[in-house]
Amino acid sequence: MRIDVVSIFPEYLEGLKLSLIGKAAEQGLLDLNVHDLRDFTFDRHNTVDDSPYGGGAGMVMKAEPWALALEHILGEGPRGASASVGDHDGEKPKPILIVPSPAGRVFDQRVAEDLAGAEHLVFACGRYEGIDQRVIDWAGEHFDLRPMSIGDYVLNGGEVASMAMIEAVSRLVPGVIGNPESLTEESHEDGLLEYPIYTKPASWRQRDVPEVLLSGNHGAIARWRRDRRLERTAEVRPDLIAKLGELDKHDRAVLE
Ligand SMILES: Nc1ncccc1[N+](=O)[O-]
Repeated sequence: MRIDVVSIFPEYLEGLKLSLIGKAAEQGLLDLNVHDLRDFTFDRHNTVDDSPYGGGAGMVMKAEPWALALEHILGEGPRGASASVGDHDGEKPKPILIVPSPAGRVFDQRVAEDLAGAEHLVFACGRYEGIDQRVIDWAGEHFDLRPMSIGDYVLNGGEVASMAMIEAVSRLVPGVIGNPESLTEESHEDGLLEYPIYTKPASWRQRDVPEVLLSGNHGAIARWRRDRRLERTAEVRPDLIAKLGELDKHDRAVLE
């Protein structure tokens, strides 16, 4: 998977070079590229913003630098190809352009799973009051355009949201997480929150690990874990319980 990020604060994305995502990039599982939007400005001050038409507080990101940055990314295409802008005669899917925004569709684990199958993701990190709408309209002709929100609160820009989405998506790309087993029974992977987890010592400050986990009885352990997941989900996220399919008698009893 190729991932491009455009930002006026490229150093914000340095974190992607660490840990599992960084290793995956070194191994070639992920082709991560961060671009400084100011590299696509040519005036003395590398201007990326200007005041909003119609008045109002704050500044708006100018269209041209964004179009040049996105064309540069399209022109590079999948490593080596030199497809020209809009050169999509259907043989390859358009790159997905994710525009982090509180006005976007909600990003969740289902969306992450869907995006994990993509070949090329591009993240446009807006700042200020946002990006001139004409860029978004123009981009819709060359990309599979996805305005996306990571939550109903307001950040100062799209960088943190992009980091969150890149991490959530990349870890689902085969090979990025060493043991795919660790992707099962995670919160939101199957609609339930994860079960409580313990490690040595078996007794710590008069708090003991639940007996069943020391029993070696795998059936009882699996049952205990599912019960805890149901209880925790019902307590913290009752909205997710409502979305579960038909529950069996035991599960219903746990929730009563
Ligand atoms: N919530 C947000 N606030 C600002 C920019 C992006 C955002 N988001 O959720 O992607």
